[in-house]
Amino acid sequence: MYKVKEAFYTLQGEGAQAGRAAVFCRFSKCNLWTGREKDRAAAVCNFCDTDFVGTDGQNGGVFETAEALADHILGLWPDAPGAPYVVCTGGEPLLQLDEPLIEAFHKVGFEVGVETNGTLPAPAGIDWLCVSPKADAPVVIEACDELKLVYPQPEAMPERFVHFNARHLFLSPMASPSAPDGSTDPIKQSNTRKATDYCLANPRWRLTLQMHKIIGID
Ligand SMILES: C[S@@+](CC[C@H](N)C(=O)[O-])C[C@H]1O[C@@H](n2cnc3c(N)ncnc32)[C@H](O)[C@@H]1O
Ligand SMILES: Nc1nc2[nH]cc(C(=O)O)c2c(=O)[nH]1
Ligand code: SF4
Ligand SMILES: [Mg+2]
Repeated sequence: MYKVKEAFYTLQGEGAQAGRAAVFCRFSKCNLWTGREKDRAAAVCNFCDTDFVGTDGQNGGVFETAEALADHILGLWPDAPGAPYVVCTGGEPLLQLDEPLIEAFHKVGFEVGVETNGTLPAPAGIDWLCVSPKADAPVVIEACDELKLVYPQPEAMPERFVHFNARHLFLSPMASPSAPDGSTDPIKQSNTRKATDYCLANPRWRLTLQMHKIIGID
């Protein structure tokens, strides 16, 4: 059984695949935060920008089989040429994503991307793996396509990950709901300047912005 908060067709907004059309499949639940505001301050991950509680979002629901979920996601892909791409996110997708679901996605033609906090083992068959470490939570995944570190995190500074086995190293400015001007636009946030300065001083790291927030799409 798979619990999905929401699913939607959009452009990947972050990392090396930014700009690519994808169906996002947002799984319910996370192992580093309950998703309830009253628990945020005490959570391991306390800056999350996402509602992943329950199954009541757009195209969300409970799916009894991998095939049923893969068919549901396929229904959100347009009838047009181009390689179908699904991004499994959450919440923490590796609480639920298993090999049968990856196989079911492949069977209906999807490439499978995953956005994970890296604290749980990844099943075989993922086509694009993005690891985004959180605070002092131990990362158990040993290799990935991109490491996308939200910056700054005092307990997870880039120096800890510079030798990680990743094809790409990205810094993503932490979006803070408490920006002085109340803005959620990454361009206007002070963490964007901090991440920019870090990348200028440490050219192994590349800057990525949450493009979807800038252009106002999901
Ligand atoms: C909501 S998380 C879900 C996937 C997984 N639990 C994880 O943390 O990678 C999706 C992406 O959003 C990023 N993210 C969450 N909150 C953010 C924030 N306040 N600012 C910037 N990126 C954020 C995460 O680091 C991750 O790369
Ligand atoms: N457009 C868009 N791109 C994204 N990349 C990672 C996201 C996520 O929440 O996992 C995300 C998201 O929520 N929307
Ligand atoms: S690990 Fe990911 S889903 Fe969980 S609270 Fe942090 S950013 Fe949100
Ligand atoms: Mg997001």
